[in-house]
Amino acid sequence: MSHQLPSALEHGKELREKFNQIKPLLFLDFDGTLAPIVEHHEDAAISAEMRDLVLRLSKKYPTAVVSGRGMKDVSQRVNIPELYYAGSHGFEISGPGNFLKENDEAQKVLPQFDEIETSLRKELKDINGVDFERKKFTLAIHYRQVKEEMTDEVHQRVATVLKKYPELKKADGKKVIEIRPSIDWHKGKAVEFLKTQLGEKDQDYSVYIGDDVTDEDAFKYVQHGLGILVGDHGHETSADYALKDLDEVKQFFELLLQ
Ligand SMILES: O=P(O)(O)OC[C@H]1O[C@H](O[C@H]2O[C@H](CO)[C@@H](O)[C@H](O)[C@H]2O)[C@H](O)[C@@H](O)[C@@H]1O
Repeated sequence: MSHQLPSALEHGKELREKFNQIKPLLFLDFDGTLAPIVEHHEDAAISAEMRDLVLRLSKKYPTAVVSGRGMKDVSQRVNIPELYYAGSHGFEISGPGNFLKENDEAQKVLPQFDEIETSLRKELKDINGVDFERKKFTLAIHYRQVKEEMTDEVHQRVATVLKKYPELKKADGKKVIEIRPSIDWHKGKAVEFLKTQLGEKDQDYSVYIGDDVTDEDAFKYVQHGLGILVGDHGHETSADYALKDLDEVKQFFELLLQ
């Protein structure tokens, strides 16, 4: 849990000195890290101030945004063309110079996504507030607007439908169930891949900042580096430091830029 972790802000000056020497690669999650969590996923937005900080940081450290959102969606929301973007939890990656890498294995299960989306829409249509968000390689079933007493029912119905699709699996996030390919690929593997894209050959010291359970996959992959958890997702964490909220994220970025 994040309250057991040292504050990245309190240790900010020493981290800045370290980063100034090492020049880490910087990996940033989007929702809950760069943009506040809001009631409707379509309304999530990065502030001008946060965007400017990310832009300035990216001139100091090679930077990528790693998100559960679709790649195009997240790149348009951040709108800094010079960055790398890993979308759909890392299944699709874009970068400068028209760089594009999509997971070949995941391509094969795209028809199953169409099928399961149709089934789930049917199964869940009588539960008010369920909202679907289709990304190329993942399908989010949002239940933030669903009455608390109905959320178990949403989980159960999704689990029942999912049994018919062994090629697909689910992961939980903040008031969202994410259907994804049953492939050993996640944000951590995307970070690993991006290290070679972003880094000078012998640089793989990485800093990953994220807020959700799916960011834990990435925290595990920055063993040579450090993970910073924003807020609390209610589970054990492999992060090394914590920041309380987006305001602290901003303060931390400002400190790194001094
Ligand atoms: O990896 P991330 O960039 O953090 O994306 C994770 C999911 O974020 C979005 O959903 C979350 O944020 C929404 C807007 O604040 C909120 O309404 C929702 O409850 C959260 O789960 C996004 O919509 C998903 O596609 C991402 O996978």
